[in-house]
Amino acid sequence: MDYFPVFTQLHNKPVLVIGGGEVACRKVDLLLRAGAAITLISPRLHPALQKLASQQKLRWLAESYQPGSLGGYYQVWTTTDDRELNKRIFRDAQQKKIWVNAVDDPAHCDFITPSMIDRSPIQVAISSGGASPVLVRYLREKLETQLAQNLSLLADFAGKQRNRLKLHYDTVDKRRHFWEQFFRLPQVENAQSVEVLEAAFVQLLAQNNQATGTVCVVETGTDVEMLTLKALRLMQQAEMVLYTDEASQAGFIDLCRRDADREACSEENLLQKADALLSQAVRVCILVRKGRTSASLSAFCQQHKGEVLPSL
Ligand SMILES: C[C@@]1(CC(=O)O)c2cc3[nH]c(cc4nc(cc5[nH]c(cc(n2)[C@H]1CCC(=O)O)[C@@](C)(CC(=O)O)[C@@H]5CCC(=O)O)C(CC(=O)O)=C4CCC(=O)O)c(CCC(=O)O)c3CC(=O)O
Ligand SMILES: NC(=O)C1=CN([C@@H]2O[C@H](COP(=O)(O)OP(=O)(O)OC[C@H]3O[C@@H](n4cnc5c(N)ncnc54)[C@H](O)[C@@H]3O)[C@@H](O)[C@H]2O)C=CC1
Repeated sequence: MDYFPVFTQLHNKPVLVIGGGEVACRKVDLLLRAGAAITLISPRLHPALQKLASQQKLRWLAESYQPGSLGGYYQVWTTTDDRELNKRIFRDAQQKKIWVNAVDDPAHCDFITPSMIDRSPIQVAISSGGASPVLVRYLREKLETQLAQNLSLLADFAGKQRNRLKLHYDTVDKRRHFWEQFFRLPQVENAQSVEVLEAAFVQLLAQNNQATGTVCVVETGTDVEMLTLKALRLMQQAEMVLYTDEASQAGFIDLCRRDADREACSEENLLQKADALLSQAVRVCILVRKGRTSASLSAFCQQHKGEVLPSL
């Protein structure tokens, strides 16, 4: 990993932009959305930036860069048309331990700008580590068409209900389970209003008061790519993964939810183990080798409305 992705809090933080051309316009637009307190140093100013300065959305210092200009800033963006100057600013900022982005010069950046999809509070940032900004833009355009239009609404709603949910469920596992069910509800996927979300939320809470565990059996062959989408989804939902043969199933175990518990279990003990877990309302996924689902395991699954997903 060449760059480590983070989301930084810039609200009211003093940020310096050097240069006042077209590139500065783009950066200033993003920084304003993040609530930064922007100072811009440049002898000349693009009309759009002049407007922002006159509206006091940024502070403009109509001068050229001086080494003393950097004092007190949290972060610096240098966007001038003088590459040598941008490099010098990078070095000055490094000395002062201030993070700097020299536009279009990754060798002189402490951080680089990703391509962004802003559906606040959901943010998607994509980077190629400088390898291909145009490919990154292309990916962003593709993703934009695929992401639900109501993402902001969903995230806002969920954010506000987290404390309320804690009153109903006392463990992280139970709350996670609730949210996983909630976001899959068709009326939630299509929701356009808070009222629809609230109704779905209340209804699901009522249903879950009689919660039980679930069980599924996924048969593992030799190739994880042959898993069906359904098998993968169930593997991602399980809280406990029982597997019978670590050596041949390692790749499959890896694909289960990262924080699920994993336990080796002999084929003979599977039923007893799964039964105990179900009585504690746990979601169990059992990995058995191709063709090794016993008739009793299959019947157990059916009895608990679970599925056996044979290997392809
Ligand atoms: C390293 C980085 C440093 C930084 O600026 O932070 C950097 C570097 C360079 N960009 C160059 C050129 C172009 N950059 C774009 C577009 C974007 N560039 C952005 C980011 C970054 N660009 C950072 C790494 C991002 C990553 O890979 O993760 C995006 C994502 C965000 C943004 O800029 O806000 C934004 C897309 C936003 C969107 O639409 O979603 C286009 C296309 C266009 O404008 O449509 C072109 C022209 C086509 C071309 O030349 O490829 C050049 C060559 C300059 C030259 O040849 O003179 C360099 C220098 C070099 O590669 O050495
Ligand atoms: N416009 C674009 O979309 C792209 C621009 N670039 C590169 O990014 C750089 C900036 O591009 P633009 O914003 O279009 O240039 P621009 O020419 O519109 O703006 C440059 C700005 O730098 C300021 N400046 C120059 N010397 C300065 C100094 N000593 N102190 C403070 N400010 C100073 C100028 O006053 C001007 O406002 C250029 O190197 C360009 O090659 C790269 C890719 C795309």
